[in-house]
This record gives sequence, C-alpha cells and structure tokens, in this order.
Amino acid sequence: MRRTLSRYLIEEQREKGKINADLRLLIEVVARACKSIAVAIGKGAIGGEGGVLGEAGSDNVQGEAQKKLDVISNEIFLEANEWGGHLAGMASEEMELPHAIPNRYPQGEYLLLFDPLDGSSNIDINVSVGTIFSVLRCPEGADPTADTAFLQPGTKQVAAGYAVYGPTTLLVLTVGDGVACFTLDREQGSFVLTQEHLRIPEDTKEFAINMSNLRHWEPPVRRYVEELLAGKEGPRGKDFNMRWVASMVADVHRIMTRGGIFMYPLDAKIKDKGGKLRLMYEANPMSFIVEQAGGAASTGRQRILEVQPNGLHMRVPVILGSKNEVELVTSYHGT
Ligand SMILES: O=P(O)(O)OC[C@H]1O[C@](O)(COP(=O)(O)O)[C@@H](O)[C@@H]1O
Ligand SMILES: [Mg+2]
Ligand SMILES: [Mg+2]
Repeated sequence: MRRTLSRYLIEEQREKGKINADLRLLIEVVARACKSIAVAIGKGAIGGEGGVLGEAGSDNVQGEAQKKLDVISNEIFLEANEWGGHLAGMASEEMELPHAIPNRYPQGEYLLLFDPLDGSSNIDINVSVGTIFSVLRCPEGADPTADTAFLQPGTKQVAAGYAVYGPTTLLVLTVGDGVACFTLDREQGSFVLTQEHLRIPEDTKEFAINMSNLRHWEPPVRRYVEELLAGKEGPRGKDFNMRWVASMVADVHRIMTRGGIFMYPLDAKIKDKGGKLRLMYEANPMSFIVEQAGGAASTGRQRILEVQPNGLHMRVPVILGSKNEVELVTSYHGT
C-alpha cells in the first residue's frame, strides 16, 4: 500500500509520539507550498517576457539580486503558512526581518525558517533548484516578531527538510526520527514515501566544492582537497571524483543518496561575512538532516548544530556528509 506523507506524519504522531498534531499540520502546509513552487517553476518561460524566469529587478537583504522565482517562492511560502494556525512567526532568507503572523489568523507555537528557492543561479538554465526549511519552537514569552526568538542553535530544531525540483520533485524530511524521502506523484498531487531510514555511507570517493575558490581557501581545506586530487598515488591511496551542481539542495541530495562530502568553506573573499551559506536557512536544516542519516556537519572548527546564532542572516563555513571525511577535514583544522 502507498504510504503518503500524510500517513507517515500520522504514524509519527499517533504511533510513535514524535510530533504533535500542530507540527504534523505545519509540515503538511509546507509540503503544499513546495508543490505550488514546483508548479510555478514548471511554467518556465511560458507567458511572455520570460515567464517566471529571469531577474526580479530587486535585491534581497543580503544585497543579492533576486530572481523572479525567489520572490514568487517566498510569497507562496508566506501565504501558505500564515493562516495555518501553527506558527508564531516566520523568517526567510529573502526578508530582512521576521514575518509576523497577522492578528486575524490563529497563532501557534512554532517558528518556520526557510530558503524559499535555493540554487537561484540555476533557474534560467533549467538545472535543479530547491527549498530548504527548518522548524523551531518559539520560546515561552518570546516576541516572534523579533530576531531574538529565532536565534537558537540548530540542536533545537524539531523538524527540517528540503524539496528538490529536479527531474522529479522530492521532499526529504526529518522530525528527529531518521530521514524519509517522498516523491511527488504529479497525477495524484501527493507526496509518496519512496525511501525511509536514509543512511549516508561513512566513507566516500566523491567530493563537492567550488574549485574556482582554491587559491582563497584556508590551509586545512587546501591540504585536504590536494590530498584528494593526488588520488591513488597520494596519501589517500585512492582516486576521488568531483561534482558541483551549485544548488546546495542538489549537492546534498546526491550525498544523501550515495555518500560524499560537500564543502563551502571559509575563504579569503568571504571571510568578513563569516562564510557563504546561511546558518539558519541552509546550514542548520541540512546539518540536522545529514546527522539524522548518520553523517556529520562541521564548520571545520565546531559542530554546525551547536553554533549559537548571532543574527538571523548569519553565515558559516559548511563541511558536511560522509562522517569519516568530515572528521578528517575537521582534524586538519586542529580541532
Ligand atoms: O555559485 P557558488 O559560489 O558555487 O555557490 C553555490 C552555492 O550558493 C547557493 O546557491 C546559495 O543559495 P541561494 O540560491 O539560496 O542564494 C547554494 O545553493 C550553493 O551551494
Ligand atoms: Mg540557498
Ligand atoms: Mg535562496
């Protein structure tokens, strides 16, 4: 019998007691929003003036040029989730401040953080993009319209997931009880459980990093990658393969499927910003998922999930995936 996302969540609630009804419904709403984003992306250039493709003509809070689909996806997430009754507030990579739930809607106990469209640079060339989300509890008495309510380390996440809009639309989810993968059945309009208990192999022969930054990396990462490149003749004694999609969701999903290590380390160009990837919308949710699948996630100096955020849009170096490789790079950092 087909197990849909709804059924999986009901089991997590009623049989396993891992989530409450509010969190179940919240995840259902998030999944519906991802379906709507998948439909919007599917329209591509249809509709004149490039359709949903191309630039929006605006910048986000990080000073990055927004694509039309960044804006559309953000709107879809806000609209779908604000009236659901399960949230105290939302924060998005695309918005400077938290989004308050309007008074006319019921208020809930959770905070939702999201990167509505990850891998924006791939939209216009028809390569996989995705959505990443993280759920926290709103601390008692905290003001959900203020940043401070959201500034909790990743260990406090109660759920996290990502959608990949690729040849198929996938939703990968953890509620702290392992990782499950659902495939969107486009005819039925439902997410069907296609893999449970995902595990990342501890060893790998594949790595993902933007090699064009090599000259800017810190010595530990440079040493690690140079050893991989040396292959059979080098200290690792085996050949490694490299992949870089430049959509974190797609690169991480490959690692969830067949292992590997993904790195967006600190480099001289981005040192002042603290890294490239955003802690709250990218690094934390992905690290929660990776750890739940038996992998590891580190900044090189610290477990990502233990980083105390100092701002909603804080950036961190990210090294995640197959456990033994992540531990090796971390050891090169002298930690
Ligand atoms: O273009 P670069 O420097 O290789 O960076 C790629 C990284 O940037 C990101 O696209 C950032 O995400 P956004 O598209 O949400 O800004 C990651 O998905 C990806 O890993
Ligand atoms: Mg992103
Ligand atoms: Mg984005």
